[in-house]
Amino acid sequence: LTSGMKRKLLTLVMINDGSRVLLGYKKRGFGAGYYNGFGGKVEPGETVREAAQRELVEEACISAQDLQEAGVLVFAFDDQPQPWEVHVFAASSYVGEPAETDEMRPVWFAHEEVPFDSMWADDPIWYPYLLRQEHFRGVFAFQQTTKLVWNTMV
Ligand SMILES: Nc1nc(SCCc2ccccc2)c2[nH]cnc2n1
Repeated sequence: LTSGMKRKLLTLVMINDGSRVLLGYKKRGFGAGYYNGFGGKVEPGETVREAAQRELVEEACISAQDLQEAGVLVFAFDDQPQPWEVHVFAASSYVGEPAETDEMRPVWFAHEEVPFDSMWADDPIWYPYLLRQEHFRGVFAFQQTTKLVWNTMV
């Protein structure tokens, strides 16, 4: 968790139109069965921002126009040596129409109806900052990949 450690870079894009947030129901792979923003790994040779844009197109068939850095989340899993460093972006406008892909089914939720019981356990901790458009930074430790055991918003 210390700053010196090598971290796995990932992205997460949250589409927030001010009263609703667009989430994807993950149909397979990591986090299947959860609602989440759109994202994934940063590939060699691309910037974090380019990766965020790419994943949004691949997973929801839309392209964000005003991608803003919303926060950074560090996740330590007890069964993985490398912590994950997830760069979270927010956008309020996009080109195209959200469409279902084999990975994700896009669903709009009102801010007060975000389905936290079908999301990662850390999400209720940082979503309030996201929805208030305040930059956030948090560190979270998980055991057996899904049990949140410790966290701090720094
Ligand atoms: N909200 C949220 N997201 C993630 S992973 C996001 C990045 C990702 C990774 C792999 C595929 C697609 C997207 C989390 N991990 C632990 N808590 C978490 N909370």
